[in-house]
Amino acid sequence: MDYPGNLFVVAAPSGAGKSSLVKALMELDSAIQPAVSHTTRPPRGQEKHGREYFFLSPEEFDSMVRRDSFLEWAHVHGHRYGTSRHTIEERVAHGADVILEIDFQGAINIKRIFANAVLIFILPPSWEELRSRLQRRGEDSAEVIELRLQNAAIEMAQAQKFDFVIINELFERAVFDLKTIVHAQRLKYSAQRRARADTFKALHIP
Ligand SMILES: Nc1nc2c(ncn2[C@@H]2O[C@H](COP(=O)(O)OP(=O)(O)O)[C@@H](O)[C@H]2O)c(=O)[nH]1
Ligand SMILES: Nc1ncnc2c1ncn2[C@@H]1O[C@H](COP(=O)(O)OP(=O)(O)O)[C@@H](O)[C@H]1O
Repeated sequence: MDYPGNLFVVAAPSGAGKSSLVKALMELDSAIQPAVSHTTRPPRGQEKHGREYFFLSPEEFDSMVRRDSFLEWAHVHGHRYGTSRHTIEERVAHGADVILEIDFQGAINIKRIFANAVLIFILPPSWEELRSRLQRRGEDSAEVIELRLQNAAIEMAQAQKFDFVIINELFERAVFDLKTIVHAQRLKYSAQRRARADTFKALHIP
């Protein structure tokens, strides 16, 4: 599907720092809009319905699946998460740059629909650091942390399918890398659009 805006998809194992990085990017770049996903996971301490996620009951999620309201959805860490069609299609059609924080399965599905989407994978500097970030975040039980670490091995094996990989060791450095990818993509697409417009003009195609 072709569209006027840019679509960025960020995936990472739990605790690698993707939410912190995306938040920092949005503070620096007001032109980029987040896509808020739907989930059956219960909210964490400070999370608000409609801000981090739309928190749904399993029945509400089922109903959205039946109505074909999701562009993609997946089972992740024992819960369901999905990107609504409405959120993405409307924004990209209006030329907005949208950033999605979703798991690797969702990222690969989005790339099938939007071939120009830029897939970015965030890696932690080490296993020890990943574990200690999950522990320091203090939002998940020891059991949930173990499950997320087990899944991290499967998730990290997918990094090679992504367009870019950022190692989030020094936070400021990783934000800079993310910002650079976003800017480079914008330049590339505006140059391509200009070249296409010039070609059409030269060929007298309206
Ligand atoms: N496929 C898919 N994955 C999602 C979506 N929203 C969130 N996720 C992923 O679900 C996983 C768990 O998210 P969350 O429970 O917020 O934990 P966190 O990764 O530790 O912040 C992460 O890999 C998210 O990127 C979505 O709409 N679709
Ligand atoms: N580069 C970094 N160095 C140290 N701590 C970090 C770094 N990036 C993120 N963190 C911390 O690690 C924890 C997990 O980050 P978070 O953004 O919630 O990860 P994710 O969204 O990938 O699950 C948070 O407490 C966050 O403040």
